[in-house]
Amino acid sequence: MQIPFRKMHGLGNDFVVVDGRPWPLGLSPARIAALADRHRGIGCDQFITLEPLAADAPGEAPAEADVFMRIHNPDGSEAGACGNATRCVASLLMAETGRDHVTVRTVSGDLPCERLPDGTVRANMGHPRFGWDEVPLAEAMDTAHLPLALGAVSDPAACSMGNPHATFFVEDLDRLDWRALGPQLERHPLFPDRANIGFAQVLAPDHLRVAIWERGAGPTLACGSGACATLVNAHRRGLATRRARVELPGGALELEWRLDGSVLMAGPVATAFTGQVELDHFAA
Ligand SMILES: N[C@H](CCC[C@H](N)C(=O)O)C(=O)O
Repeated sequence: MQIPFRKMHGLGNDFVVVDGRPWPLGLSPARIAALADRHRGIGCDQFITLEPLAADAPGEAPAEADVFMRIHNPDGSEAGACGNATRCVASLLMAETGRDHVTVRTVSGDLPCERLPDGTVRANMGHPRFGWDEVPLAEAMDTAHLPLALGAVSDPAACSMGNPHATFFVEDLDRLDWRALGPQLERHPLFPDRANIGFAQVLAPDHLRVAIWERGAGPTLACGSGACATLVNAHRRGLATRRARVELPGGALELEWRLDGSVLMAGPVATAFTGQVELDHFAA
């Protein structure tokens, strides 16, 4: 079966987006991993499937969302959040509906998004969770200071943005071989669901720099939920204000941890190309 796809990215964090609203695509994790492969498939950091909202239960208030977005990493694992893809999907919905405000539903909740006057798209990524069992971690502990060290990094803070994040704070990111540390930390026994690992440098209380080793994807040019976790964890540590510019290898995002507890994340979105793909060419 041949289906259309759209190749999008947010600061180079790239996605294949397919539309499963007209009919269920029923893509297996194996087929998603094959499609996401950068040599044998289309290639992407995450594979995004748009799905219809579940039918409202009788008597239930109508859905407050415009689409359900399912997120898979290129290893086939499903993720609970993807900030940059949220912004990309929101821009698609804005083009479809002509509205500047749309809501993207994920397994972690409904994420209101808006087009800003400068053309960037801002997503409300919801509330971070700090309980050890919410991140989750393997045992009870203070999530602001994890007893974890590897090579030149130690003492990360952890939170969930709907997906697990650990943030290490370092003096100079340019002098850290973070790609060498990422694989072991992603799969450390402390993280029963694995984790996205951020390596952050505080340039100023309102200006952070971070590189992210993503769970199920490895090093990416940007990570929206990772940028949110970086700001939140830096603020918890007294290292940042509630609003900051976060520099990632692919570019910058503007973030705010609002007093209502939710985290706003704004940045550019882009479509690189569209195409058609023959699913039968890929593992079932
Ligand atoms: N690798 C992540 C999902 C994608 C996150 C990232 N691309 C973003 O923009 O938030 C995870 O397994 O939780």
